[in-house]
Amino acid sequence: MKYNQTENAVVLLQDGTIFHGKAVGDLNYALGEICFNTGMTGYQEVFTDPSYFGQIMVTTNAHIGNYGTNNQDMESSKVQISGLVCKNFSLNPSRADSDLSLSEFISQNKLHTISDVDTRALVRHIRKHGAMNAVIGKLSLGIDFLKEKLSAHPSMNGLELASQVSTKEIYEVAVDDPQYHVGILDLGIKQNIIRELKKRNCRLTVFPFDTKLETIKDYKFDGFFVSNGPGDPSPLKNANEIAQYFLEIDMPYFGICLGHQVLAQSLGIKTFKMHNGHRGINHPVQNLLTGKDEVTSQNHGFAVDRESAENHPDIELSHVHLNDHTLAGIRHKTKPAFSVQYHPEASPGPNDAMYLFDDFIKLMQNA
Ligand SMILES: NC(=O)CC[C@H](N)C(=O)O
Repeated sequence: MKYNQTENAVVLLQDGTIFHGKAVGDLNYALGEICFNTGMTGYQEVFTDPSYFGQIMVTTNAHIGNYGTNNQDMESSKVQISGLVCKNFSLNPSRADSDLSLSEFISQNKLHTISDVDTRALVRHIRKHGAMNAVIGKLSLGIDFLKEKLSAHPSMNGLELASQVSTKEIYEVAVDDPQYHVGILDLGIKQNIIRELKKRNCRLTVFPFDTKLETIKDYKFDGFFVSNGPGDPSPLKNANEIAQYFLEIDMPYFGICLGHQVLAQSLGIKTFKMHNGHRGINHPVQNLLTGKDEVTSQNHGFAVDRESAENHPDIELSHVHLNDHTLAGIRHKTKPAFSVQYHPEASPGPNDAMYLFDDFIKLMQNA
């Protein structure tokens, strides 16, 4: 098993702090905004989730790789995170249907990785000082070289990244017994959203992030979905215009994460960059419409401003995050439109919020 861990490497943060570790495989250097995910499982889905594009991810679980990787657990066609920081690998995956060990997966996907880092200290540092850019790299490249690369790297604040992960062409997804036609604006869609819509007999037409409204208007849909995706929602003017149009014509609308932020923005509600994002698979959320709590999968660094949503005459808050009381979902009072900040499609994570896909189907049935 290839697992070269002999070279010294560093995590260098934008505030100058350095954490030491070992280069894994072919690590050269990689840049991104550093973030941490607290899930104890689901690493492969996270690495391949396009919403993570541009992020260096720290895994808080001390061991990673315990169950290897499997071709069916991809959330997109490739690894999307810019780099990985971890403590230890488990070198002997234990899972009957694992295709590769994590170290093989890392080298096949050329994922820049550093291990043997004191990830607990690193996470405490980021929690205290907030999201910031970082570089991971071999120490032999020199700290000055890494610093120079890091200072030239753009801030996540204001950064448009959907263009880096969205489909380049419009495509169709067929199902055996289509009941609904759903249009999807792909800002970086996860495969499990497509699977969940297919399970509910939706045939899909998926559009690139920059498709002109005029083109989309030529199609007939029963509902419109705006996906998750990376980067800051504020530069997504085209997506806002599309959401506004579907609201105007009373089209059922469902948005997840970035698609939630787009719905809010299209109504004039503000979004903001969080001190630290929510990334993990055990985030408690309360559904304010039913009073029920759900444990959710989350991955976001921006959020919709709760006060700005509360003051909007046409919006009701449907969900709140129970750890910090940030806004987790909204519903339009008079239009068939709703969205959530978290990930009902799970993958990874619990299935408590799958009912939201059924709610979307009901909106289309009633329309
Ligand atoms: N999962 C997502 O869609 C993330 C949305 C957005 N990029 C954020 O970080 O808040």
